[in-house]
Amino acid sequence: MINVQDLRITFGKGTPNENKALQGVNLSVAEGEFVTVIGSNGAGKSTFMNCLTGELIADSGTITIDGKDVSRWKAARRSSLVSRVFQDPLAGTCEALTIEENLSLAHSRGQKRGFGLAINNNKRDLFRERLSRLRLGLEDRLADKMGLLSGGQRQAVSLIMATLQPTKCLLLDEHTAALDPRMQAFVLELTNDIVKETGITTLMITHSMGQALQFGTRTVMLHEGQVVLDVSGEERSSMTIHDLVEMFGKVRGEELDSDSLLLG
Ligand SMILES: Nc1ncnc2c1ncn2[C@@H]1O[C@H](COP(=O)(O)OP(=O)(O)OP(=O)(O)O)[C@@H](O)[C@H]1O
Repeated sequence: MINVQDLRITFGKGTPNENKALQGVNLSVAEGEFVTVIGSNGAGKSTFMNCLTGELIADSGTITIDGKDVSRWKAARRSSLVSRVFQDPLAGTCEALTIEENLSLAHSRGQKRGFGLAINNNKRDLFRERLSRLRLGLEDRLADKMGLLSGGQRQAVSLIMATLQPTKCLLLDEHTAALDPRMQAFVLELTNDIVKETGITTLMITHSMGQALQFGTRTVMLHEGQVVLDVSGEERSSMTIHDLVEMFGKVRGEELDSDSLLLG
């Protein structure tokens, strides 16, 4: 489903701040796989996701999604293939619009501009049905402004929005990091349910090694702009957090403590 070959990007080329953020990322993700992505601060995780969504165009390398070479496609063109939920609950939704208007915009993704906010009863029924699955009572608050919702409620709605239209891949960029532990658990379970139900190919960045092993079917680790670890199957299912830290240390030839990886 996703095939990334030798992806490279350097920020501030030729300046004293030159930063080789991606240094040859190679990754193939099969349809329906749920990959958790870990790595220390600055490893290149968000940059990699930005390249997948088209918010950044890599200097070199190729990205194929669903058999299409999207390497040079802008974000808008990729939007029917890729949807994303950000870390910041404010980033993916518009707080000045109502819940149903936000959902309506997500529903019209990939369609002509201008039709996004048009809402009819069919759409409203669909939105109510999707929201009711959250069991947060939001199906009765369609006309409330998005800005009234808590961070966790917004992330839950963002997940519904990301999967409202058929899409090929779901990219989750630390989407529970800003939430309290209870809401974090709720949004992660919701994520798991949606991924299972839709079978959507998913990449989830997390700073929690616990979440990285608990969720998904495969874990990859980025370090200094490269994939340095890739575990799945039995190897992964029998793995503990401690094993994962140790493997990372081995790959890097470094002694690492839990602080450097922000374990959770
Ligand atoms: N637009 C940009 N301009 C310049 N440098 C950037 C830009 N975006 C990212 N970087 C740098 O690229 C490197 C990789 O950043 P990135 O945000 O991808 O890391 P990350 O693995 O997501 O880290 P974190 O876990 O801290 O979010 C960092 O050194 C960062 O400062």
